[in-house]
Amino acid sequence: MKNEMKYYEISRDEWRVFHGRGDAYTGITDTELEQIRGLNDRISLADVSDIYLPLRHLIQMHYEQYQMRQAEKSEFLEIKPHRTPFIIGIAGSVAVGKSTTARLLQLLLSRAYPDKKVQMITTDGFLYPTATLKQKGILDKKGFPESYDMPHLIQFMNAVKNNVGPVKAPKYSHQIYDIVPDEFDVIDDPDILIVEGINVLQLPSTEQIYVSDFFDFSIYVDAQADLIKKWFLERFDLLLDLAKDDPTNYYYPYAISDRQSAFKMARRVWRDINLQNLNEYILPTRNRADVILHKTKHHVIDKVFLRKY
Ligand SMILES: Nc1ncnc2c1ncn2[C@@H]1O[C@H](COP(=O)(O)OP(=O)(O)O)[C@@H](O)[C@H]1O
Ligand SMILES: CC(C)(COP(=O)(O)O)[C@@H](O)C(=O)NCCC(=O)O
Repeated sequence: MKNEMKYYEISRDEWRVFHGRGDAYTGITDTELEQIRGLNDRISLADVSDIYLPLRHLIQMHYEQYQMRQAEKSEFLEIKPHRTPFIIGIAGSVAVGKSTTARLLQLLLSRAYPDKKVQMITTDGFLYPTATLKQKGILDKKGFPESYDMPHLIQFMNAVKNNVGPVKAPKYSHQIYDIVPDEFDVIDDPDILIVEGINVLQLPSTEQIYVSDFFDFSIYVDAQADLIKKWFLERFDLLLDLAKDDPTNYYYPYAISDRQSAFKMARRVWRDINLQNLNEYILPTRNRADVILHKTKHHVIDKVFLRKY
């Protein structure tokens, strides 16, 4: 294990043994494995046991300490104990695998705590709708800090953390490449909430309070830009396949035209939008995460960085 300034650098082989002891932490059942396969049949089950089970163990430790601290605070203030959701943030580039990681963690945590409610949202839903981006002249800045309705996102986080009742999160669809009108995810009194998005560790200058102020644990999914570009293009290919029979799909015109020119457009989008966003606004947030999951080829995680303090 390397001992860098702010993080322990832990190789996969070292990390895989940290899955903890005791019933709550051990192994993974066949049902769990089946559910994970259903979620993404390309996800490596070796990653689940070598990487995600120790990660779950670490999160469980933090969660349990968090609950104790909250109870002590109520005791100190002589108020009735009340539940406040434990919030996990997941950051990283477009197409690095944040939502796949988030869904997997949601499943693993639900299994560890069958009596608890574990919910998940993506901050994509807080992008301004395409019409507003056009109005503001920033359609080619989608994903950049100015393309998000940050006051709305902060208001949402505040409402969830204060347990004010059901809170609506707007929904984004890659299929229509826009916010879905009148559709929401309802976050209702979760014990654990996972918030995934490229911007979750950013410190926008327009806000007094940051999304990350609400986090009790944070993860950054990391990889070399060239690999992420490859995953972005693979996902683009998949999106075209899904679009080819659906004229309402944003990708339909690309899906029915020549793939070579569609890919040329996608490579341009990567270079001019997503890569720039990664370098200017996403990568600089990496060192705020509690844990950095470092991926190599085929999404295999080779190293984990754990923040020391
Ligand atoms: N662990 C993994 N194994 C295999 N494929 C993965 C893995 N994680 C993500 N992918 C694939 O990589 C692409 C990007 O992942 P996604 O979760 O959509 O990224 P993000 O939410 O960061 O944009 C998708 O096509 C997804 O299926
Ligand atoms: C909606 C997004 C900002 C968020 O990305 P995600 O990490 O969910 O893939 C991104 O997918 C996006 O649309 N970027 C703009 C350029 C493009 O990829 O089309």
